[in-house]
Amino acid sequence: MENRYASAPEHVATMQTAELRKRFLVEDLFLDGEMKFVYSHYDRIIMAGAVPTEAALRMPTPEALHTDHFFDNREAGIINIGADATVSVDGTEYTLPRKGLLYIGRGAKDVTFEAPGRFYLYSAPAHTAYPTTLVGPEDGNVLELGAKETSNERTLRQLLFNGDVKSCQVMMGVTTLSPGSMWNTMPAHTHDRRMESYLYFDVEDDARVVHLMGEPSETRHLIVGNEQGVISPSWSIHSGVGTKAYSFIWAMAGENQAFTDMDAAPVTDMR
Ligand SMILES: O=C(O)C(=O)C[C@H](O)C(=O)CO
Ligand SMILES: [Zn+2]
Repeated sequence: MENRYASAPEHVATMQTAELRKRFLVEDLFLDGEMKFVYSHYDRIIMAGAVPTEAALRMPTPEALHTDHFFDNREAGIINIGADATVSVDGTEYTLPRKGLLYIGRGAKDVTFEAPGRFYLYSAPAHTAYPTTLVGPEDGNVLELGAKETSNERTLRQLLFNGDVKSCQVMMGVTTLSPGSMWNTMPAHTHDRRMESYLYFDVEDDARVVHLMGEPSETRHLIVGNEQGVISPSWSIHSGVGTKAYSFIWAMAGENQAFTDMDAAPVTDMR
């Protein structure tokens, strides 16, 4: 498991491209036949990719957790960015459609992934056990945001968010840009109570997303390709503009589960 320590905002303001990418960009999360984990010390979240090929892929327990099973002290949301495929949790099979979510609660022991899925997992520590639950891609709360005039028209689906499916910390969903719109999360915001991770997908091979990060008064950027993730500290904006249409999975953990608890970063104040 890759380990990423937290950095202070004053330190990040001094970083150049390579160091910013090393600390905040998550490349190569999806490796054929493997499950790859990245541990961030921001709210102790884990981002992982699982790509089963011929054989089903059994979820390993990273040594650094010092537990018998991955879910002994944790919960996770898993979103399938591949074709519809099966995930089994302690002998129960779930068919996880593309862009659907499976919540796995604390206490699960044996998890396997099957082809042709490509599974993105976001996990956080959990204080109690909530039931493992499937959420369809069309379920959850839908927010229509932005406008064509500002090139930020997009559909945000809150798949795991304070609703029928309970979680201790993890909030998660998918945002898809409308044709012709390129900006996500602009105007930008921070939320000092929660960290957030992004996983960009459906980014065409010759396209990139210019992801903005940093304090609103000290912005930096990362150039992000398909199926790459970004770790966003609680004090950082997280916004992006694509050179072509794209989607992304956002996921949060921390002090609260209040989606609207955001500190606005007005465009005119950004530097
Ligand atoms: O398009 C958006 O706006 C988002 O997807 C915003 C994220 O969900 C977010 O930043 C939630 O705090
Ligand atoms: Zn946010």
